[in-house]
Parts: sequence; C-alpha cells; structure tokens
Amino acid sequence: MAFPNDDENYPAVGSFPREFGYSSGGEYDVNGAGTLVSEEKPRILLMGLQGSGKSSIQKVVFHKMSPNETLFLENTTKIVKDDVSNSSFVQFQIWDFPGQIDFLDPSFDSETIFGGCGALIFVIDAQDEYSVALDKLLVTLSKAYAVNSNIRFEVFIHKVDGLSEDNKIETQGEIHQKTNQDLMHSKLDNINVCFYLTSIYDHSIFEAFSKVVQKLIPQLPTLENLLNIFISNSGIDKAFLFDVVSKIYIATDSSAVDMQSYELCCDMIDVVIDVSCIYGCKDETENGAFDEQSSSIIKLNNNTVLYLREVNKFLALVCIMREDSFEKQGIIDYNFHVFRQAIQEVFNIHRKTLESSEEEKSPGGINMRSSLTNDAIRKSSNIV
Ligand SMILES: Nc1nc2c(ncn2[C@@H]2O[C@H](COP(=O)(O)OP(=O)(O)OP(=O)(O)O)[C@@H](O)[C@H]2O)c(=O)[nH]1
Repeated sequence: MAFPNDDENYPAVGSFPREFGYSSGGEYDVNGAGTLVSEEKPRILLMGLQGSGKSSIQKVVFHKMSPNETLFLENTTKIVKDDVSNSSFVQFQIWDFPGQIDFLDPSFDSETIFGGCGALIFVIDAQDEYSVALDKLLVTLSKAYAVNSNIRFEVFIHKVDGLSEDNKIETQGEIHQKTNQDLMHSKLDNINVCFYLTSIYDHSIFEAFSKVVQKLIPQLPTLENLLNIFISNSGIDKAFLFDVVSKIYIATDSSAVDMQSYELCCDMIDVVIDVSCIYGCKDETENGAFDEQSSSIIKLNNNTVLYLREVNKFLALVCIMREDSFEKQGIIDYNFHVFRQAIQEVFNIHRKTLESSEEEKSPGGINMRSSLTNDAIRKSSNIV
C-alpha cells in the first residue's frame, strides 16, 4: 500500500491525479511545415476565437485539469499538438489552434493542416456576442471543406453554464439557423455541421467529445453490436465502454443515453481510480491505478447496481442494472468474459490492419478485415 507523500502527488479535488493522464505534446509553428508531414494519426482540430475556451477543453478532458484552474491559462500563440494514443481504437492527436489564426497568412499551410484531419471542432463562446465567431466559422468551414471534404464538422456552443435552460435552447437554435443560412448563401449547404451545448463545469464536454471521437472509430458498429448482445443476455439496462483516462465513452449499446446515467458512470470511474491511487500498490507502469484486477460494484439506495470491469489497459466497461438482475452475477461474469475476448479480437484485427496497411489498400486487405470482424461477432454468440 502506498500513500502520496508530497503535495504534488495529491489529486485536484474531483479529478484524477496528474500522473494518470496523457503525455503532452509540444508547440508547433502555425504553418506546421516540416513537423506535421510524418504524422499519420487522425487529427482533431480545435478552432475558434480567442478566449472561446479551446485550451480549457483540451486540458480538462485530456489532462485532468480542474475547471477552475483554466482561469489561469495563458493565450495560445502557436499550434499545440497533443498526442492521445490511449488505446488501439482511439489513437488521435488534438491540435489546439491560437484564436488569432489568420487563414490568409501565406504561412498557414491549409493543405497540410486540413488534409489529414478527421474532425474539426469549432468552439463558440455562448456567453459572448457571437456574430464575429459565426463569420469566422463560415470562413473556417469553407477553407477546410475545400481541402478535405471528409472532415466532420462539429460546433461546440461553449460556456453554457452561464445560460438558463431556455436561453441555451434559444442560443442553439439561433446559431444553428444562422450557420445554415450562411452556408446556403455561400453555396456550401452540402456541408454537414453538428452542434453541441458544452461546458467544462459539468459532464457535457465529456459527452460531446465522446460523440466526436466515436464518429472517428471505424469499428463502432461492431462495438455497439457486441454491447447490445452482451446487455440483452445479461439483464443489464445500460453499458458504456469507457476510455478510462479521459472518461469519454467510445461506445454504448443502442438504447438512448441519458445524461444522469453517463454522469453516474463517470463518477464511478473517479471513485475507483481515486481509491486505487490512495490504497493500491504503486507500480512502474504509467497507469498503475487501473490494471487487470480493477473491478467494482456499487449498490445505490434505489435498487440500482453499478458494475465496473476492466476490459484492457485503457478500457473499462461500466454497467447499470437493477439489483435483482445482479443476483445472476455468475452469468454476467461469464458473458463479460466472452465479451472481453470478442473486444480483444477486434483489437487484434485493428493491429493486423495497421501492420498490413499496404495490404489494406488492396481488396484482399479489406476482405480480411471485415471477415475477422464478423469472427468477433460470432464469438460473442457464445454469450448465454
Ligand atoms: N464559464 C466558463 N468559462 C470557461 C469555460 N471554458 C473555458 N472557460 C474560460 O474561458 C477563458 C478562456 O479560456 P481558454 O481555454 O484560454 O481559451 P482559448 O480559446 O484557448 O483562447 P486562446 O488560447 O487565446 O485562443 C478561461 O478563463 C476559462 O476559464 C466554460 O465552459 N465555462
């Protein structure tokens, strides 16, 4: 058993200890020339006006910074690149752009920046006057779309903690409508933009990021399928497959997500990690607080049980069920074992696909990938 022995080791209230996070990347020139060429991981770009909250989002979601600490963040003056290589499924980089970026600047290499981009998140400060932000959004969308029409465009209507419920809906409606009008006038109405109401002061930012990341996971339908089979055969009401470090869920079953369930599951991960950090054995591995023995049962006083199981080094399955369903824990555990094997299979395919990326380009490579994915589904039919 190990206890933290200096102030630095104590976690910020309500968040993981700092060492239980992602390594940070570095700063890059705005044009990115030379430094970006070798990068092959999918990229998520964070853009928006100065002070809209881009760096705060990145720090809170991926570096366990507590929301209050973001008050002291300095202006971003260069592209900050953050490598989020947390699991074989979710390997991407986040690039935080300075608010004052100028697309007309000849040093802005839009081919390189938008070329390998999976998603572009444009952050709008909902507490501020947003007409300038909407103009910038339009320029950004048209620039990026011209280079890469496969980018997924996401707009975070951010800092909504300062808005009343009615105001939130009204603001979202206005921004949505104005953006669509602008796109239509610019003959860009084939661009599909998704809108989210977010704040770093609650779970909405994690939920929105989950949805952005999920769209970049090609194996998502397979994962959802596996989760559906697992929960329907185990008497479970809802299950989330979590990336433990960031608390973004990379997949869930196909029943609707309600925010309260998601928050409960996030809180459970916090509790498990905090208790492990305080009372668990410290080992050399980076994420010593979460290992193959991590599992937890929390019984709530409304006949609900939360059940957490480790899936692999980076992923945890968190399930919500009624107390009487948990009486058959043996069946749930057996089904979970089969589910975990199937997930492993999907991971192996992913690795093999990466290894034979040359082969993947040929029709043979694609066939191998889909037939192995079907193998994982077949394996899950062993679930009782
Ligand atoms: N109320 C509220 N404030 C927020 C939220 N997110 C960020 N902020 C605050 O907004 C301010 C600016 O945040 P930054 O993350 O530095 O903004 P930025 O977009 O990275 O700014 P540049 O680096 O200049 O481009 C900080 O004081 C944050 O604390 C939020 O969800 N709600």
